[in-house]
Order: sequence, then structure tokens, then C-alpha cells
Amino acid sequence: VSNAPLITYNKMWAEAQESLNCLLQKEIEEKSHKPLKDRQVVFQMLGTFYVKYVQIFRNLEAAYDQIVHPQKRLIIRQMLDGVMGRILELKNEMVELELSEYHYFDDILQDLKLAPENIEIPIPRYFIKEKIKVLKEREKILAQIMLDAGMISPDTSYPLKKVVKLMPLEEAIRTIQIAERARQGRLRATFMKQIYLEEKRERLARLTGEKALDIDGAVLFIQKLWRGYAQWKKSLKLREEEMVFLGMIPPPHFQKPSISILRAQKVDNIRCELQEKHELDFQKALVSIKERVKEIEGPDIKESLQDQIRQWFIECRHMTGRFPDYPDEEQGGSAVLFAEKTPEEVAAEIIAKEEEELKKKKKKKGKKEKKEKGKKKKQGKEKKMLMHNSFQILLIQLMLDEGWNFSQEYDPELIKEEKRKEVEEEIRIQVDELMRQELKNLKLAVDREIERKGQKGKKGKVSRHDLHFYLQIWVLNYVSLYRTIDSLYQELVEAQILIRAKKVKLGDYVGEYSYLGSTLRQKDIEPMPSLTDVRQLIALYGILPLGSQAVHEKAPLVKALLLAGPEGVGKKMLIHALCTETGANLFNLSAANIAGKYPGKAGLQMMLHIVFKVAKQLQPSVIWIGDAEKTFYKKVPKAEKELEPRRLKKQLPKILKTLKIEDRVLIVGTSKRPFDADLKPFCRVYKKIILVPRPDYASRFVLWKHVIEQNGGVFSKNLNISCLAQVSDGYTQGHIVKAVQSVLTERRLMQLNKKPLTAAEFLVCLARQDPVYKEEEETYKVVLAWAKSVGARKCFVDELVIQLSHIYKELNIPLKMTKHALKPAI
Ligand SMILES: Nc1ncnc2c1ncn2[C@@H]1O[C@H](COP(=O)(O)OP(=O)(O)OP(=O)(O)O)[C@@H](O)[C@H]1O
Repeated sequence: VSNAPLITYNKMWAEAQESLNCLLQKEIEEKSHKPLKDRQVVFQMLGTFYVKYVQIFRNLEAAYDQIVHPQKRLIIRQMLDGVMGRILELKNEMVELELSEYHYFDDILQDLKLAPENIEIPIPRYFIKEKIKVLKEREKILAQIMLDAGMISPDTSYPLKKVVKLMPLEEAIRTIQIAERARQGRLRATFMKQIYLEEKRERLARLTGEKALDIDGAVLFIQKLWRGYAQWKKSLKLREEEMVFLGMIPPPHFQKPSISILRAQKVDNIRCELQEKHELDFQKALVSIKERVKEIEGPDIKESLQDQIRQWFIECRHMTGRFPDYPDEEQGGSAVLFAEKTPEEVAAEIIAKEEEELKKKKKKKGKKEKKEKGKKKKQGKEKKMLMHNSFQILLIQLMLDEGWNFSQEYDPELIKEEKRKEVEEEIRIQVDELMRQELKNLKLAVDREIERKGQKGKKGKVSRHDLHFYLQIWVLNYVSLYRTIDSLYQELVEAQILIRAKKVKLGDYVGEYSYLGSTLRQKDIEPMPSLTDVRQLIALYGILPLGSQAVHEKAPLVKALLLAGPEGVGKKMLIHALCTETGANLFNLSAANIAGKYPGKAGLQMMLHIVFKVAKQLQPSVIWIGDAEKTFYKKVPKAEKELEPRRLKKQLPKILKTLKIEDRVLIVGTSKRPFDADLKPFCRVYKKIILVPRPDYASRFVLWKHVIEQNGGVFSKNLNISCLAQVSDGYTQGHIVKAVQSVLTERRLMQLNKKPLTAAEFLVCLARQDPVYKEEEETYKVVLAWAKSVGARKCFVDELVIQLSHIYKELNIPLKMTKHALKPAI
């Protein structure tokens, strides 16, 4: 078990490291060339980098999950976070270039000889694995609170469905009587039918004068029947064997889980345990080795530091005639004196100084310079995501070379190296205290200098507006100061604002890849995104930043997402998957859910304060706003006035401002009718719009299979999935799920052996539901255009107005959409 990761996963890691180095080199080279002007070429370049980074990401993720050496894991983790960040940065660049959230790499995949699965974004398993205990504990608390509040039943821990209504005794007796009489009636009918058939046969025999069968004839008859049956069985078997031989159907052993897979799973589990054990040992060693270093090397370090600082006092007095001022704590104490700077840092300092001087001279040219600096900063940031220092690279080489460490435990020498620095730092702080006093005494004794305290930095002016804002925050903090997070958590669960996320993985959102994307785009046709594309965007914008603090802090920040699409395409499912994959808390701030709760303006503010306080402290968290368009209604329909759907309208932008880069909180809106919203404020809050389309043929094909299997159905040649997929064009996943569930009842499942499923059965239920009509789908194309323009912050007003007016005219929706009204939205 321990040898396998040493060889396989070390190799995987080494390969990933090598590809990463090559890729970084290439990126740097590309950037040093002349800027490319052809958009297509730039996209190809970015796309290729993206695909390659995803490959590396997949390898690193597998290595990180399986390697048991704790220090190696630390390094791989850094690389993993860096690669994730770089992927997000590249995606962002592509979005800005193509003015679209969706990108199609089919041609690149073809060039690189890769399959679509190879660019599926993996979800790092450490997101959940590393905090499984906390999550389980939280789940238990949540279940207990829900149980105490009577929201779930004690035996199943599932939500209580409808309250069971007591039936009066008479009615119950009547129901039983009806059922029993019906049963007796059915029995009697069968009996009567048998008598009738018997009589009929006798009557016919009498009429035709049928003779009694002779024995030979009877034997022959039975033989004929039996031989026919036996041959039919044989032919069936032969036919199946032939189909297996031709590769048309999988051989029977394919249905069972393979022994190798089972063994691999077992090894995986053992490795997980080993990982935990090594990690524990490593953590213990971190403490014990530090103590030992402190004990053994501490006095020496202290003495040498003191000597060095004294030396500095004396040298300064020699040179300037007076003792120096001791660097204060904020500057870093005596560490400033001994800081070793790399040539880059020195160069950066010089550049910074020069820039400062330049700035003073040319204050007028402010605007242009700011832009460029922004770009430089951005580039700097990009590189930061992946930069390793030389120490790290050395470590990587050391670890990859090692063959002696069979059990893959921690390396004490590396820990010592690290801890020595920490101990030095701690001792330096103590020494600083001592030396500061010593310097003071020296000055008093020698220079008789009087220390003056300097005034610290100017205080900025606080406007009335800010004052009001801070006062509000203070009041709210004051109120919630007396409440623990646990009690706030309980309050939110009881108010049904904090809800339990369903256990669905992102992989359960089945869908196929679209193989024609880039071909269509080259012909200037905007393809409808496929379900795989949606899955990828959810992973990139939601799961990766929510799962990893480092990625959230460094990659382009997304605070709010909008999932827009027709009814039943899986918007809610994606939100639950987001929570399951990252272990996030789920808050439901949909208009219908918060109606009547925490009434009034103050109540609303209090609710939001509590929600975001809990969300931030127990991060990661997802804030779900269902029917998001309702918050931004231009005019609230009469029927919905009581729900106060616009309650959050003013608060949302303010909340977004308070979300800091370190808060792993994501606001996700879902909307069936995004076009009902007032565009301007709507797009300002939801800067990322993901269109969730209805499934195409390929996706419907896998979906039917998946849903039938999930509901206990069995496939046979009578069930033509291809036909089902073809006929269900226009229907969404929700429709398909409903149709399957209504057919596969308990009773029908019991009959499966005798009566195999047929496609026609599902069609009856499907036909009773309304599909997504073409006109409705067209409106979602407008949403794609919004997503484009919002994403790129560019003006497409004319194009948008034409499309909108055209569609609204067709749908006969009386909406006034003037150019003037649209302009500020984009
Ligand atoms: N890609 C998919 N794979 C498997 N099941 C899916 C998929 N998409 C949706 N479903 C299933 O379809 C059903 C409807 O999905 P869901 O309720 O999430 O849709 P929705 O878009 O939120 O609907 P609405 O707009 O009505 O709120 C759910 O049972 C969900 O599990």
C-alpha cells in the first residue's frame, strides 16, 4: 500500500511538475512576444493553455489525494491551489476576449488527441475530506435542531410530509368493505370466465364432432411444442453471444463491479487512514521538534542576536555620532536590519522609488498611468499564483529523488529547517524588547537623549454618510454580541432560512459534451451551450473558490451568480451540488421563503446581519435567492404584493460591498423568467449570468438512461432509449424525471420480470406536460446576450434592443424596452 503511492503518484506529481514548468516557460515566452492581434489566434493560445492546465490539475489532484507523505502534500497543495487559480485567470481572460461565458474546445481537443472527459474540471476531494469531522458534527446539530422544532420525523430524519389526517371509524370500515367486495368480485369474475370458456369449448366440440386424441398424436404434439421452445431458447442465447462478440452489448461480467475496482477502492481507503495517521504524526512532530530546537539552539540564537544588535549600536555611533533609533514593532523590529533581500526585491524597491518620484513630477497624467499599473499589477498577480521560491523547488527535487523513505513519513530535517526560522523569529521579539531597553539605558547614560513620541498618521475625515453606516454596523454588532454563533445558527434553522442541502454531487448532473461548439462559432452561429459546459462553469465559478481559501483570495472574485433557464433544468440541483461538493451551508433568501419573517425595515436588516454573520463565520456558504427576478420587478403583480418580493432590492448591492475577498460566501440567484426583471439593478448585482439550457439529444439520451436506472428500471431491447430521446425534444430534465417516476411505481417495478418496459409507457406522461416552446427558448438567447455584455462590460445596446423587441413582439408581451431604458444596464 505504501509503496504504490511512492512510485505511481510520485511519478504523476513529477510529470505534472515538469509540464507545469514547461507551460510557465511557454507562457512567459508568449507574453514577451509582440501582442497578437488576431482574436482567433489569441483564443487558440489561451484555450490550449487552459486545456493543458486542466490536465495538470487533474494529475495533481489525484496525487494530492493519494500521496501519504505529509510534507509532500503541503507542497502539492500549494501547487494545486496555484493551478486552480491560474485556470480561473485564463477563463477570465477568455471571457473578456470572446465576450461569452461559454468556450468550446473541441478543435483543441482534437489537435491534442484528448477526449472531452480529459477537460472535465475535477473537484478536489480534500474540500470535503479535510473537514469531514466538522461537517458531520454540523449535520448532527442541524438534524437535532430540526427534530426539536418538529421539522423532520424522528425515524427517517426526512422532512415531515403532510400531516396525517385521522379517518373516522365508519369511513375506514367503508373503505375496507369496498376493497374487500372488489376483491371478491374479481375472484368471482375469473371463476365465471373459466366456467364460460369450459362450456364454450364443450359446445364447439359437440358441434364439430371432435374425436378424442390418440396417445401418439398427443406425444407428437408435446414434442413439437417442447422442441420449438428449446430451439427458441438456444437461438436467443446464440444471438446474445453474437451481439457480445460484435460489441453491440456489454458482456455479462460488465454489469458486476470488477474485482480490481473493488480492490482499488479498498486500497484507497487504507491510504486515507494512513494519510490521517501521518498527518497526525507530522503535526505532533511540528510541536515537539520546535520545542527541541528552542531548548537546544535557543540560547545560542539569543546570544548571537544580541551580539549582532549591540555591534550595530556601536557601528552607528561611530558613523553618526549618536545611537540609532530602534525600529519599532510595526516595522518588524530588528528583523529589518537583518532582512536578506533577493535581487528581484531590491530591483522592485528601486523601481518603486523611481515610480514614486515620477509620480510626484507627473501628477497630471494620472489616468493613463493608473490603467497601465493596473495591468502590471494584474500580471504580477497572475504570476504570483504559480511562483515557487527556490527553496520549494529544492524541496520538490529532494522529495522526488528519495527512495529510502518506504513508509512515506515526514522528514524531520525539513521540519527543523522550518522551525528554526520560527524559533528565531520568536526569540528575536524577546531580544527586541530587551535590546530596546538596553538602547534606552545606553542613550540615557551616554547621550542623555530624551525620547519623543512621534505622532502617528493623519486621521482621515469621516463623512456623515460613513458615520451613519458605521453606527448601523455598531448597533447590529452590539445586538448580536450577546448571541453566540450557535444560537444564531439555531434561530436561522428554526426560521427555515438555513436549510439542509440535498446530497447530490456535481457529477449527478448528467449531460453530454457538445462536439460542434467551435465549428458553429467559426461560422458565426452562437451555439446553445451543453450541459457539460454548465457543469464546468459551476465548478469554476462556484466550487473551486468556495472550496479553497487560497483560490478565493487570489483568483478573479465572483460574489454573485445567476442561474437562468426554463423550469426544471436543474438550477436548484446545481445549488445543492455546490453545497455538497464544498460542504457549504445553504441559506434560502427567496422572496417566498422570507415573506413575513423578520418584518419591517429593522427586522430585515437584522435578518441579513444574522445570515451573513453566520455565513461568514461558518464559511463556505451559499446564499440562494430563488426567483431572483422578483427582487427586481419593475412593478409587482397584484397577486404577489403580499410576498413583498422587492424586499431585498436595496440591501443586495450593499451586502455585496461588505463581502470581502476572504469571505467564502457566494450569492446564487435562480430565475425562470429573468426577462421580467428591471435590467439595470439586476445585472449590477448578478455580474455572472449562467444560462442553463434544456438538454440536447445527446444529453437526453444519457439522461433517460440515468433516470430510469436511478428509479429501479431495467433495460431490455424493448425499451428504445434513442426513440425516447428523439421524441422528448423540447422537454426538460424535470419533465423526464416526472415521467419516469410516474411510470416506475412500486407495482410496475414488481412486474418488470414478466412485462419489460417499453418507450410508449413514458410518452403518455410526457405528452401531458408542456415542453419549452421555441419562442420561450428564443428569449433565453437574449439572456445569453446579457451574460455576454455583463461579463465584458461592453455595450451591445442596439443588438439587444432589436432582439428583445423582436421576441417580445412574437410573444405578445407588452413591455416597453427603449434604448434609453436599457443603456445603463450594460
Ligand atoms: N442534468 C441532470 N441530471 C440528472 N437529473 C437532473 C438534471 N437536471 C435536473 N435534474 C432533475 O430534474 C428535477 C428538476 O430539477 P430542479 O428542481 O433542480 O430544476 P429547477 O430548474 O430548479 O426547476 P424550477 O425552475 O422549477 O425551480 C430534479 O429532480 C433534478 O434532480
